[in-house]
Amino acid sequence: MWNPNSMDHRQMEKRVIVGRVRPTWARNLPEARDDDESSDVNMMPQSDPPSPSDQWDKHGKLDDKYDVFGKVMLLGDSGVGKTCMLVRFRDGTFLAGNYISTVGIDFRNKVVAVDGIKVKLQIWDTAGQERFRSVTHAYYRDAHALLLLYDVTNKTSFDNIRAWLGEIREYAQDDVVIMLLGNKSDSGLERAVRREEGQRLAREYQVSFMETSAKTGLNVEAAFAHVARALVVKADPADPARLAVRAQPSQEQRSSCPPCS
Ligand SMILES: Nc1nc2c(ncn2[C@@H]2O[C@H](COP(=O)(O)OP(=O)(O)OP(=O)(O)O)[C@@H](O)[C@H]2O)c(=O)[nH]1
Repeated sequence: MWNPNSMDHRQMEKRVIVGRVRPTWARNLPEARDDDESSDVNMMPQSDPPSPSDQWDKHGKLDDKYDVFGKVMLLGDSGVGKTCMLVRFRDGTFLAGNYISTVGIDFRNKVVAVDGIKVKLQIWDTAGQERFRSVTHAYYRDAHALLLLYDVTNKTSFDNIRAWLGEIREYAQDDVVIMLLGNKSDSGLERAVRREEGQRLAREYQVSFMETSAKTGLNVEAAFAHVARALVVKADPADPARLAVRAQPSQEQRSSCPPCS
């Protein structure tokens, strides 16, 4: 059943205590620093939200430090770990016990290298809550890639993936790169969705799949690297070999399947 606000009472209480009132795009702008090489966040106007079709070179800030550029959106139910995924990838840290629900939409830039090709990823973190859905829909159209997250400890967030894929079909471009991520794979006994279920769903919709952990960092780099490779292939479709999914081996795989590592 579609339940975009699926989360437990503990999370709800946290949200009430620390809930943001400012949109994240506005709140984060002054925090960006000029010496922060891979972030162009402070280029955003401070009074209006970013336009869905905003091209950063209008601000004269894009330079020749990359070869391929792509907009990547993080999607999925509230609480699945989208913000933590972005922070882990961007800053290498984990926002433990610090659940503040995203309001509106936010983004960060990071340049990654794929076989010597520099790919600038502009990563948009969206609010999972239903009340922001109309805002985020406007951004789908310009996205080159979508990372669709569910929480392996939250079956509802997994069940809602079909509805998310329906929205993607409705609002995103036909050739958008889609990757399904089962996040919080570190959660052990709390797990409610088996890896095989995620794999099966991904196969059904013909999208790539990995289990990730923003907490431990498992597959976070690998997921973004996969997206970056896909963007390189889009730019140079003559070389589809770049697209092979290269997940890090999980703990179980490391202990039971040496050839996989
Ligand atoms: N154990 C574990 N907890 C995680 C992981 N990723 C996120 N969390 C926790 O899950 C909660 C929600 O994470 P967020 O990143 O804020 O979730 P979100 O999807 O951005 O939520 P919205 O902004 O409401 O859409 C936080 O308490 C995080 O600490 C993970 O990989 N493992």
